[in-house]
Amino acid sequence: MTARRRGSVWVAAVRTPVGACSAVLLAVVVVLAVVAPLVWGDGAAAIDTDAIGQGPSGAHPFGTDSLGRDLLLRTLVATRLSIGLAVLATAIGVGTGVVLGTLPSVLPRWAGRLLIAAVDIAVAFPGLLLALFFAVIFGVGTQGAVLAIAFAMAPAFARLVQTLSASVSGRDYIAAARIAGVGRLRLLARHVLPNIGEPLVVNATIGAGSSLLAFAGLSFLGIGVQAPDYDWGRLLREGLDGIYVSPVAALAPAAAVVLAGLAFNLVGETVAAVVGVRTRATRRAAGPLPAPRPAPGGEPAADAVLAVENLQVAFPGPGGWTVPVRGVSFTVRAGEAIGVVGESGSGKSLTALAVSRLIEAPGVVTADRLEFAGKPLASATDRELGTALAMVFQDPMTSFNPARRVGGQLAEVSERHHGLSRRQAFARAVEKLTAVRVPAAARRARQYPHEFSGGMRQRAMIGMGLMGEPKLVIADEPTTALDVTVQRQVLRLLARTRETEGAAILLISHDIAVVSQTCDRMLVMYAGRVVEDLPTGGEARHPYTRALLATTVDLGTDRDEPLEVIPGRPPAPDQVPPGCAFADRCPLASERCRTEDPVLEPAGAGHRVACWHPPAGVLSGQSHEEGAA
Ligand SMILES: Nc1ncnc2c1ncn2[C@@H]1O[C@H](COP(=O)(O)OP(=O)(O)OP(=O)(O)O)[C@@H](O)[C@H]1O
Repeated sequence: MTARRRGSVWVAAVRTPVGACSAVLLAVVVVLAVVAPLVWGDGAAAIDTDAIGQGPSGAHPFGTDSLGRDLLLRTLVATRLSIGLAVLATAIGVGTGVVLGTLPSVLPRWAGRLLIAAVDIAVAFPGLLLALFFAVIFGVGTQGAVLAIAFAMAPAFARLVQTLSASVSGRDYIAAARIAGVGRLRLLARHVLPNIGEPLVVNATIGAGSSLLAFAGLSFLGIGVQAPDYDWGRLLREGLDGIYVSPVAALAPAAAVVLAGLAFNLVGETVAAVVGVRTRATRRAAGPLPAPRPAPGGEPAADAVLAVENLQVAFPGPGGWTVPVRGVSFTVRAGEAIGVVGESGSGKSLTALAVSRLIEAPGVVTADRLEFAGKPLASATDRELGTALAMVFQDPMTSFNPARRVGGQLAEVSERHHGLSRRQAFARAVEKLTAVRVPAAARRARQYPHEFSGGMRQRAMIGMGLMGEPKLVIADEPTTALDVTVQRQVLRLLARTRETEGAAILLISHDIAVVSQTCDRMLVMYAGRVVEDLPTGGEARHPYTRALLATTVDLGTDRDEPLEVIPGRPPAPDQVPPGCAFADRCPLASERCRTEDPVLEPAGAGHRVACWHPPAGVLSGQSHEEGAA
């Protein structure tokens, strides 16, 4: 994120009610801490024997103390010491916590474990009890209180750092750095700490509010700041001594503690909001959504399960909107199997996610028509979607909850949507696992996802889709992670689901051979657009489809000939050229292709193509492999 963008996010956060309150309170506290001792320092120290222990008056709005000193001025002047000590204690506490939390990853294993155990024990003690314990160790006084509060808060921060580090240490970039031989310390400093910085800052800000209260508590108990210095805790104690004579004497320091504590906590909330809603603010900053190009309308077929017209998926970015899906139109009819092919990044998965209502904010989905089972998708209830639309993802390990048994996860669909009892739903889950050929289904249903093989998990995922009455199964690269034999089983299972359940299939794959074997029609996507929609056995007209078909390798490919490749790369979604996105890689491209984007137009029965110069000559949309089979 650029500095300018970061700045605009903060401005947006400060405009919210919580952000505005926190900014005002923090500004007041900081200004008072800097200015009050300079302006009112002498007045607050001035002893007036004629005004000892007075109640509120025009001259002394909060009264005076036992030496006739003005309590309002003393409260204002005490801001610097109270805030300064709280911030210092927090800084030491957070620093110690970060060191304690990160040491286990650089120490030898046994020492690290010992440290973790010590931190765990320390966390179990109440913070104030620890502070009192350390106050006794470090001695009564300001220095002792700072160290006591700092060390009392350190274990909680150490624990937080350990948890946050553990959450990032499993990421691929950490593994990659490890494999590249990056040392532990460097790994920590370069890869772990920068990635846990934001939540740490948020917690530290909120922690400053707590240490302010803790400091006031220690001073109130007489083991914090000592005379002649004074902070809000000491003023509170003195005020409380005379509470029956002048009740307002305790009010000024009490209000100051509450307001400053509130300021810290609200600042923490605002920082958390900025960290959390950065994307929403980015969306506002990205400006209005780009208008999709008008698409030729027309009513979808009467038996259409899914009707998509001019679908656009956009994401806000630092330089404006990125539109990885740019006006996709297609129809899936009841029981039909359609394959979506295209190179990586062509928008296949986003199209599938958009039609399953799975694009999350800040992503924005728009369409002239997006209907599922004859109804606008936006108005379909969760129950309708949950039972009529099944999703099969590439990696079923991430689609199943690893902590729950497979049968229970399948049964949940029927418990929620069909109102079945737990026992009935489980019986149905076993039945569906049997239907998808999971051996010993009753036993397997009681196992966890990690106890299943990859192919079995994928079949169980299809079984989960069958728990409802699926009208459409969307399978996004369902066989990519599987070996060829298991791949065939899964494809056969999808085909059987189509036969037995009458479900339509939308199969996304980068493998044109897989699509040819399974589907009736094939949508070819390039740079966020459908460039050709053709029957799988039909003649490919778009140069891109022809190039894709030509690159297909199978057992019949002549190994003496060099493999076909498509030169160049597809454009990134934010760098799509004005004309045909394929023009730069197309041998037939003309000047028109570089300036005018071709529209997807009918090119025969059940065939549409978006090309200004569709080549003639037969190149079957059936893969070589299928042709050979
Ligand atoms: N959340 C996102 N924010 C911004 N861009 C995104 C987001 N998700 C995907 N994209 C971009 O959208 C483009 C299309 O992504 P998509 O996953 O649909 O491609 P795909 O055709 O399914 O590719 P693959 O075969 O690799 O899965 C990619 O360039 C990707 O970087």
